[in-house]
Amino acid sequence: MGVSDYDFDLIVLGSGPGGQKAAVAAAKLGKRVAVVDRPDMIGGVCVNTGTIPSKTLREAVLYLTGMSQRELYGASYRVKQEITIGDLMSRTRHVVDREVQVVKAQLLRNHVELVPGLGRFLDPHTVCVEGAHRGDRTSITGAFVVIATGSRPARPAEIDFDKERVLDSDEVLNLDHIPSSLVVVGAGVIGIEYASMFAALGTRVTVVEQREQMLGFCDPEVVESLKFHMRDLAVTFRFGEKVVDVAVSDRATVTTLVSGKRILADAVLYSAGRQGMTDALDLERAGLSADDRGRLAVDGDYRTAVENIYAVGDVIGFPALAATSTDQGRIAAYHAFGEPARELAGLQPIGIYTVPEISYCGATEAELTATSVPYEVGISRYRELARGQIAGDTYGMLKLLVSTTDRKLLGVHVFGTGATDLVHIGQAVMGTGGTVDYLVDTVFNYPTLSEAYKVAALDATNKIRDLERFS
Ligand SMILES: Cc1cc2nc3c(=O)[nH]c(=O)nc-3n(C[C@H](O)[C@H](O)[C@H](O)COP(=O)(O)OP(=O)(O)OC[C@H]3O[C@@H](n4cnc5c(N)ncnc54)[C@H](O)[C@@H]3O)c2cc1C
Ligand SMILES: NC(=O)c1ccc[n+]([C@@H]2O[C@H](COP(=O)([O-])OP(=O)(O)OC[C@H]3O[C@@H](n4cnc5c(N)ncnc54)[C@H](O)[C@@H]3O)[C@@H](O)[C@H]2O)c1
Repeated sequence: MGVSDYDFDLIVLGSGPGGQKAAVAAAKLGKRVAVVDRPDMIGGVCVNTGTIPSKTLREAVLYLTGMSQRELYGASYRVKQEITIGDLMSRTRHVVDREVQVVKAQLLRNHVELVPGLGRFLDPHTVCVEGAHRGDRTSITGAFVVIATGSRPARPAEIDFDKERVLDSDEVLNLDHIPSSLVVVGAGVIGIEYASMFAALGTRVTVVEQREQMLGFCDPEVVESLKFHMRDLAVTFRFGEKVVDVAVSDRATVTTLVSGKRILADAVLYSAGRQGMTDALDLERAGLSADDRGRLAVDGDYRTAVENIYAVGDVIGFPALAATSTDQGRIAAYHAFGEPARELAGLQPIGIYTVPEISYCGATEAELTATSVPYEVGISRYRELARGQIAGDTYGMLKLLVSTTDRKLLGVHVFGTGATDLVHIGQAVMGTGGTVDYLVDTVFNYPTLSEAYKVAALDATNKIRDLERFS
């Protein structure tokens, strides 16, 4: 069959970040593209239940609680005394609705056909789409298929999720009140982000994590600072503890841990990992299979074991970020249609929207130490920056890791206001092979938080000079 004999050049399953960008990239190359998804999920988990609602909720929490202004106006400062779930959700709904419109408009103006429903394979080139109504079914064919069906919260079979008190991270957005106490099971990124948001709202939060630590891939100093701040907001951490049972009454929950501890709380939020959305895809008809967490294996170009089928986003597992899924989608489409593409895979930033936020890019101290790469540390504290004082952020810090052999920037770690944006300055310097001297020699706007780069760069170069003079 020639390419033009198919209904479409590309069929994309899923309209999350990976699917959208695969579709738009192919459309920009003049290809005929269809995107299959449920009408109420346009934009994917990212827009509807994941990234966008959680980040908007955080913004609403920061604004309404006046958290970031308390350094300036006192510990009792609040924008609103009684914050209701309605206050939080109205902002979230507004942003989600707008984002859905943006996604739809982008797809439609690129002449991408939206096919409503869920797709499953009939063969490697044919997808059957089941619509919302029984018997509402169409089959479409495509030269290439991109699977971008994402993930859903993993739910342990022994736990009774009831949509009211025992919730997963999708359902937390449907809470009808702000719980006075909350157990968060799993201290991954989702768990810690929600734990810090509820703590900022005044909820007494207990985090239960089976590992001995949290966010083990981040800089330990930064994680320590975050734990200190969260404890200050009355968060209790139970590391090295596993949940065995959650009992529910109409008024409360009791979470039992393997150690025998019992924790009484208004509600329980499970954030214990995610599962790839592949079980309804009839993968075997396409000649594919998923692993036990529903994930698909791909090569460096995001191609699966079947030549015309690609997979991107959460369905292929780590790093499972909206940030990375978009590039994966674009690269998969470019590869399918012979368009050159590359990605700077080694320089992917991590941004964690806790209160306060964390971000890093490049190497950690532990990685450099393990691989015997000599480096010097340069630190800047926000409280010594005029902008830090103006913004009322006295705890933030930026840390640079600089090679002592060639002065190249090896890593940047930021904790505090604007961390997830600031990190990109360091990323750009690293991506272009820049040295710490660029940051020393460059003039930064004053007063800004970006100035932290200059202060940290000077700190690192002063230390390097002292060492060189000694030798
Ligand atoms: C609470 C939370 C917070 C997050 N915060 C961040 C963050 O701050 N930054 C960040 O970068 N990432 C964040 N993420 C991760 C990010 O949301 C995901 O990595 C990203 O959404 C994955 O994109 P995707 O392309 O795989 O598709 P998804 O967004 O997962 O969407 C998949 C889509 O596929 C559709 N689908 C499923 N099966 C089928 C089928 N058979 N046929 C057709 N369509 C189908 C679904 O309906 C869905 O719309 C967060 C996730 C969660 C849950
Ligand atoms: N800011 C961001 O970039 C962002 C935000 C949210 C989510 N995400 C993405 O979403 C993905 C999923 O996040 P997640 O936090 O659900 O998963 P995760 O797998 O990262 O973390 C789950 C945690 O739960 C723990 N756990 C599992 N079962 C447990 C039990 N019974 N008792 C105690 N602890 C238990 C695990 O040890 C693990 O630390 C992440 O991989 C991340 O990429 C990213």
